[in-house]
Amino acid sequence: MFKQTKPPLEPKQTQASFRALAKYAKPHKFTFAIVIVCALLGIAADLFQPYLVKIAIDDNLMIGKNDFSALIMICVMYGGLSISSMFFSYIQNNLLQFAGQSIVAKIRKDLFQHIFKQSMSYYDKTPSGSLITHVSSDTETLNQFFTQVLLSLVRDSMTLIFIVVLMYHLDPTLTLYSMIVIPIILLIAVGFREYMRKTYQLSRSRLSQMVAFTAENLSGMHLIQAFHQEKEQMSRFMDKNTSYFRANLREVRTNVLFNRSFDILGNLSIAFITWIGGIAVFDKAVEFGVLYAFITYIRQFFQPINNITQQWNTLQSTQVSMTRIWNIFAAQPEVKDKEASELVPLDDVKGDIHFDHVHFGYQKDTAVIEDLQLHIAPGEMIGIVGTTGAGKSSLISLLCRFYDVQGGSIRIDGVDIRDISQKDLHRTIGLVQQEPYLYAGSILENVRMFDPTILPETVIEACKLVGADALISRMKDGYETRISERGSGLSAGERQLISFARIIVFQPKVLILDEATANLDSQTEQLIQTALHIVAEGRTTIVIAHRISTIMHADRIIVMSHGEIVEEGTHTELLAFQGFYEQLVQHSQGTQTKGNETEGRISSIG
Ligand SMILES: Nc1ncnc2c1ncn2[C@@H]1O[C@H](COP(=O)(O)OP(=O)(O)OP(=O)(O)O)[C@@H](O)[C@H]1O
Repeated sequence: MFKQTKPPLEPKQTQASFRALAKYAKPHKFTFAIVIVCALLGIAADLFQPYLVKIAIDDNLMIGKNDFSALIMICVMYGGLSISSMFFSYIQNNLLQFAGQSIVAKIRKDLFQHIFKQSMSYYDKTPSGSLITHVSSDTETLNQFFTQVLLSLVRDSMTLIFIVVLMYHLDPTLTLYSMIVIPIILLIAVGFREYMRKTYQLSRSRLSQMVAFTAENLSGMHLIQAFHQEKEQMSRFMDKNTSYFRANLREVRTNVLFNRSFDILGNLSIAFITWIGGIAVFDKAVEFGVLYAFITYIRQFFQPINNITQQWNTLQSTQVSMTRIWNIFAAQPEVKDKEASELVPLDDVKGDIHFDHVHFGYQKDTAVIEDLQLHIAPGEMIGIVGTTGAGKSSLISLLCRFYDVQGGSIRIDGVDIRDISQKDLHRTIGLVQQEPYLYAGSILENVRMFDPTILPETVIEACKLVGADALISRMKDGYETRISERGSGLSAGERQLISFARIIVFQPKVLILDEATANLDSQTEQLIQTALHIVAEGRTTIVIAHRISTIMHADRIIVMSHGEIVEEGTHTELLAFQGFYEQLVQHSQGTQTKGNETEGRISSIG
């Protein structure tokens, strides 16, 4: 089964994910360097402003110099510094946004690609809703890290250093008094850190649960409405919504408490320095302009500290998001291609399939397919029937290599499918699933699967062949008719015909049809039967049948029960055998009389 490192947030794991993030940031190092230079210049422009006022007070106003031209010069310089600060801030923000967005777009692309590579076992265990959250909102948190946290860390820590240097230059004693609060700040930061991290982790995981639940409900909407489950689902949603709401409130409360503690500390420090500094001014130990600049710097000193702490929560969520994203990256697909040199190319496929002593289970200790032997000759049409849970779909999943066999082998034209690239294998096998998946887009695009190299004429030809052309032409926009996600708006029969046309267009040598159980009207059913025979022509075809009419003319019918083949033969042979198949047929007819009226469904017993 797939390997996934254990979430969340061991320090080593966090370091590893930060290192991985640094790799993504590396190509943008020059941009970051320019950002740092701009930040430095911007800070210098900001911090020189109080110093100018101090010069105006101490070197002009307090000594009664009345030098107007010097005062005007100071005012002009003050204005120039403000404009420069704004200019550098504009440049640095733009560059940082560009770098942040580029990094996140790349991570998102790699993440999406990595998710695509995963085997089915991964999707069995990972709710799609949580993957949606990782691809969309967790990557967005990383963007915030670059555009807010990183900027704040760089700009605000540099501001702090500059302020301390300036304050020390103005008056070392007052500076030392101001630094009394530093240990208190550290104590508060460390005390809150762990609590805040847990708070963010909790709210992220509750959000992810809520998204997963919403996604699950949207895909199962038919069922919910059919079973009148709206109230129950609503109440389950409300539980999740409320717990997310509570986690969020807790997050906000912690945040406010944390930030306000710093505000209080800042104000207390100003009061303290005004008192100490005021006495020093009375004693003429400190100039008035120095005290003014000092108080301004202390106010400015707490601003970056407050900014950094404000970013603390984003840093916490970055940590959580990053670990979650890197956990996905750490998951290795269970089904992998061999090295290119070991792969056997699959040219000119005949379609000979051999299941050789196949053994498989989703869980290691529970076998779903046991020692299964089956040989299908090129061009043969095989029907598979059996009770619910007999292992029919699992057999098909193994042939498509959605999962790997745990014992024995499956061979196509004598080549073990593990020696074939998955690309070649999937080109060889055409799968029409029980619920043919259609994408939001036009019918044309759905048939050619968004491959522009397939011409519209080829699509129309294919649709004509399977008998779908007439019904598509009747639609308002013909082949350009847009269908919504999952093909809602089309009947089950229409969806099936479109998926048959796909087979004709892509020409796979092996066709697998997991027949839909939906009841079709007899006219559509006839249309599908005819289409199936056209599509199956010249292909090895395996049909998991739910209607006897679909497979009664198959070359061979395989009857499965509990992961084994219990009977095989033609429809007539199996009826004459009077075994399991005959019972299935009787069941499907809802009668105990034997006969050849075989129009019912055969998969619902077991
Ligand atoms: N993804 C999965 N994870 C775990 N167990 C699974 C999974 N898919 C199927 N199973 C189990 O494997 C067994 C065989 O299932 P499978 O879907 O192959 O049966 P089937 O014959 O196709 O049934 P049906 O006619 O109802 O579709 C069942 O017991 C089922 O519960």
